[in-house]
Amino acid sequence: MTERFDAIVIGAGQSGPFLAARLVKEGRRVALIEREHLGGTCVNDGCTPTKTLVASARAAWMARRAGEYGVQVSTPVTVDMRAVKARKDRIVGASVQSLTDWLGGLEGLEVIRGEGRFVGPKEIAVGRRRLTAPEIFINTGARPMVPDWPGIKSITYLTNKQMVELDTLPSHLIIVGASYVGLEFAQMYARFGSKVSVVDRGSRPASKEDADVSAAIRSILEAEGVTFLFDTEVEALHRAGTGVFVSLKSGERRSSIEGTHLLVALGRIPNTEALNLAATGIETDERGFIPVDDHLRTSVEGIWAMGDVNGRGAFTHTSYYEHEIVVNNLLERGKRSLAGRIPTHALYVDPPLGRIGMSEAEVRASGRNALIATMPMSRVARARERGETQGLMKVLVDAKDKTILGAAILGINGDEVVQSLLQLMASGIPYTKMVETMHIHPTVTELLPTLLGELKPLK
Ligand SMILES: Cc1cc2nc3c(=O)[nH]c(=O)nc-3n(C[C@H](O)[C@H](O)[C@H](O)COP(=O)(O)OP(=O)(O)OC[C@H]3O[C@@H](n4cnc5c(N)ncnc54)[C@H](O)[C@@H]3O)c2cc1C
Ligand SMILES: NC(=O)c1ccc[n+]([C@@H]2O[C@H](COP(=O)([O-])OP(=O)(O)OC[C@H]3O[C@@H](n4cnc5c(N)ncnc54)[C@H](O)[C@@H]3O)[C@@H](O)[C@H]2O)c1
Repeated sequence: MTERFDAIVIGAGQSGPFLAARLVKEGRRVALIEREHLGGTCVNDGCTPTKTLVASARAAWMARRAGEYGVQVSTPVTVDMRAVKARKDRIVGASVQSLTDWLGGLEGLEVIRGEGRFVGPKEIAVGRRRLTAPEIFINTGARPMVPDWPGIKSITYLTNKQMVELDTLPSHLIIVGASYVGLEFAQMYARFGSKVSVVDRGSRPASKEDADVSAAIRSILEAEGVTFLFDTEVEALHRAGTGVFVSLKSGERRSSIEGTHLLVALGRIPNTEALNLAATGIETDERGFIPVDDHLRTSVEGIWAMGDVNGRGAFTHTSYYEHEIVVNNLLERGKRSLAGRIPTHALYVDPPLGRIGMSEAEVRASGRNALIATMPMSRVARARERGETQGLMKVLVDAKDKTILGAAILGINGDEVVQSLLQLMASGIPYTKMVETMHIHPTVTELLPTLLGELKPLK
């Protein structure tokens, strides 16, 4: 027998649970289907565990540098990886538990454990159960992409999922992919005490960022002992004892590298295959993402897709924001849409990179008449006082109406500081207002008016 609900949410990632909670608050009867862990990638093997581990790695790094601050710590500083993992497990466990308790206590919501699969236009199978609802919301996220390299099946490799479960220190960690996942783990494990080598087929780390930002990230990580091999691809993998031997190709040049562990960090693919979307008439794009309009509606009426699975964003905040758009459109008769969303993200190397709006390369490509200013973090008093002067700040503004077009802050608290520029940008307030505003000393933000005071035409 098919069970009727008012709404069905497939996947308990970073938008599904919040949407489900809002729907039951409106009196609807909702089924939330999850095949693995509540909270999805972010809570279980993404943001929460990695940022917890980044914090442990920073503690190790600061302990080693303690002498620079006149503080004596007995050396050598050692890291207890079991204790590091136990701390991570406690923090992740508490988040999952609070989500479980919260969802479990919502009247009108049934959390169903299992894999959801369409068996008809509005009918979903979970194990033996059959469910139907007039409104269905897909929030099934994405998973690591692992290429079919020759020899991959003969070795043991890690993705972010297994990396956050390690409780031993790799003596040589090889990472393929020098972007978000690869860079955060690279610095973290270098700080824990591993030898770290990073391979990427591109020519610089975080290649979607401007070249000067990439160069600064590279020098921060290299100064901590990370080795980069750019313009290099994996040709084959072989088992070497308990470790891995990687054959590499760089143009015509062949080389190899041997390590104890291999992390594959090459981007993510959407979780759409198991959904059997053909049964409902939704066609995915060539990369497997579910196309949606600016209101998160799929091509089938009454079915929405939010989060990484729609290919419109790949962050927790983009997924969460999308549930807000759906709530606004569906329950509040609002007009919020993806069209007005300002791109924002952070990269949690230490110091972090905070980014909003357009990069310099994007502004140049747009042909806009713009102004630009950059400043090394060494000019920021707060950074000098803290002994952390790596990085730079960059801002771009529209030459005509003086509004902010984009900014990058790679430096202490860059992920937080950049968001004061985000507020100006979202409000359409000219940068001159910030220049005229008194800020608190000594902070990183107090240097933003100085930075903005140094704007020059973008040539
Ligand atoms: C290592 C790492 C670190 C990250 N750090 C950050 C960060 O610091 N900040 C940030 O903003 N983003 C970060 N991200 C990205 C962030 O984790 C994702 O963008 C975010 O989790 C996307 O959430 P989502 O809502 O799309 O779904 P997900 O969180 O991926 O959840 C989808 C859920 O759907 C379930 N599911 C899938 N298919 C089915 C099915 N057929 N039936 C039932 N259930 C199903 C899955 O089990 C999963 O629980 C990180 C990612 C990684 C990998
Ligand atoms: N701080 C954060 O918010 C955060 C942290 C981690 C992950 N994430 C999310 O996770 C997603 C995935 O991140 P990611 O770092 O895995 O992927 P990515 O898509 O950002 O980068 C993939 C990297 O792998 C390289 N590459 C691809 N194929 C290759 C090959 N065959 N050989 C060598 N190099 C190759 C690319 O040049 C690129 O540098 C991101 O889109 C991001 O949204 C976010």
